[in-house]
Amino acid sequence: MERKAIIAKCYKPLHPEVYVLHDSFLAPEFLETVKSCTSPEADLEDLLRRIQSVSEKRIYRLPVFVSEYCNKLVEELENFERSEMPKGRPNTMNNYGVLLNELGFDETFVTPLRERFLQPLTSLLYPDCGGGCLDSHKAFVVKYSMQEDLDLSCHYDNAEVTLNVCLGKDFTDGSLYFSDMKQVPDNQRRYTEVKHVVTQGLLHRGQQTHGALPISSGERWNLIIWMRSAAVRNQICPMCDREPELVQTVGFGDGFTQEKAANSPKMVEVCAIT
Ligand SMILES: O=C(O)CCC(=O)C(=O)O
Ligand SMILES: [Fe+2]
Repeated sequence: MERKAIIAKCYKPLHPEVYVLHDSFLAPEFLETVKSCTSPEADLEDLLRRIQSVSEKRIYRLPVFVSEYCNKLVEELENFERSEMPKGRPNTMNNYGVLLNELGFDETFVTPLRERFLQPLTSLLYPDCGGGCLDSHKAFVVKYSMQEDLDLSCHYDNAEVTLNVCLGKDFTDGSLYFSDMKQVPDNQRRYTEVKHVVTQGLLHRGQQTHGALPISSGERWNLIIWMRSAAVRNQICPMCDREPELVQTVGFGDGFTQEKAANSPKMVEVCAIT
């Protein structure tokens, strides 16, 4: 919160417009797909004709942004990196990149993107994992370069559903690899490699184990949105598989709420391992 307050007061954005979601940032095919998912006749079959299924693991590829937006967003984040502002790091695994909440992207960009554009898709794709009742997120941009992080080891996300969009810049290698749901023992896991395509996103379940292979040249910047459903995680913490013990916090925290104790009417099944 302290960093966020300092940034709000002292940081001068290079491209202030990138902070406020506008339809023109989004790929026309993405807008079309979202529109079809919000119609009363929307169904999974129709959605699956519009997006690419990259494996039987329920991982999907879809165009998300136009390239002009990706370029501007990366320029904005580079400008922030060069500034003297205090910087938090995306998560315990990525040492380089930016926490978008600290820069003020949540209210005007990530929340509307999640609510208006992503949830119509995730409700059809992942209803069993809280895809229809996502109510918070943690969003960040990860950066890989030859002098910084090169790769990311295998992990699962603190998320019910994750969107990972490649923003650029130029790079070689650095593909993602996906294995099974985290409940599958290590020695039985099978891996699928998935290439990044600039402007395109991958949707996957947070509990699907995955990692990133090393880049071998250039710089890779990806926007990651860990989307969360309190109705799912209030029952069982996706990180430790135990009943959560909550402490009060500000903002989204880790996406839990206190409703569960009162037998939340929003109870949903937690992810299956298929
Ligand atoms: O490097 C990537 O694109 C994946 C990052 C990721 O999986 C994560 O931050 O959770
Ligand atoms: Fe991840």
